[in-house]
Amino acid sequence: MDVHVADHPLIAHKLTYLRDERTDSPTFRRLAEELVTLLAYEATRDVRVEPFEINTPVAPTTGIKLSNPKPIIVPILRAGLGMLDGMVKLLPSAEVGFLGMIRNEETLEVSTYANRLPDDLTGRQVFILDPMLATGGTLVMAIDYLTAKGARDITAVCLLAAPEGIQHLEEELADSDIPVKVVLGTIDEKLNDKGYIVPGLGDAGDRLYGVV
Ligand SMILES: O=P(O)(O)OC[C@H]1O[C@H](OP(=O)(O)OP(=O)(O)O)[C@H](O)[C@@H]1O
Ligand SMILES: O=c1cc[nH]c(=O)[nH]1
Ligand SMILES: [Mg+2]
Repeated sequence: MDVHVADHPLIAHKLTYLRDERTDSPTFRRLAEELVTLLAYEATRDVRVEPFEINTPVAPTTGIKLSNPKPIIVPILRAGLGMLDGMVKLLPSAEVGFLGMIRNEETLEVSTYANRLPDDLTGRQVFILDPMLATGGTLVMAIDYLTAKGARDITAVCLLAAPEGIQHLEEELADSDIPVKVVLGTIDEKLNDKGYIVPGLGDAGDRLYGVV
């Protein structure tokens, strides 16, 4: 597993306001969108492209375009939806699939309640979006789900991660030959006894969309 932690003052600045409990939902949504756009720069470093010929007003030249099949972006509902627009802005021709997953607040076990994805992901580059990598249970299950459909090129983009979640993911993927890349805004200190990231930002879904 390849873990990349963003090291950029603009990302740290925006994360600070995202974390602040005084930040309201509209501002939180805007910051999540801006942050994913910055992280997408690293996440898409290996996006597949192919050359094609164009003419500038001055001369012919060779440019590049995204190869087919196009990448697929998979936000993990709910909170991952808050990152979708920012990612789609950078990859407008990508397809979008959806995975709805929820963590039981007491047991921290994850269950899948919705999915809308192609049956076959063979040969597709997949970008998973989820702001929080806490215990890692959700991301492990999402990666299992996508690899069962044939995905072999997976990048996860998360705003905050706990060291425990990264370790869990590393252990789960240790015997796998699937090259998963994880791009993170930052790594926080730890998880608390309720499975929340510390200092974190609270419940990302609730802060984006309200408490349900
Ligand atoms: O790493 P984990 O311990 O699995 O936790 C991370 C998950 O928890 C949150 O989702 P939540 O279950 O709160 O659903 P929501 O997005 O609908 O609020 C978050 O968006 C991740 O999907
Ligand atoms: O801190 C956390 C952990 C999991 N999910 C969240 O939304 N926040
Ligand atoms: Mg939540």
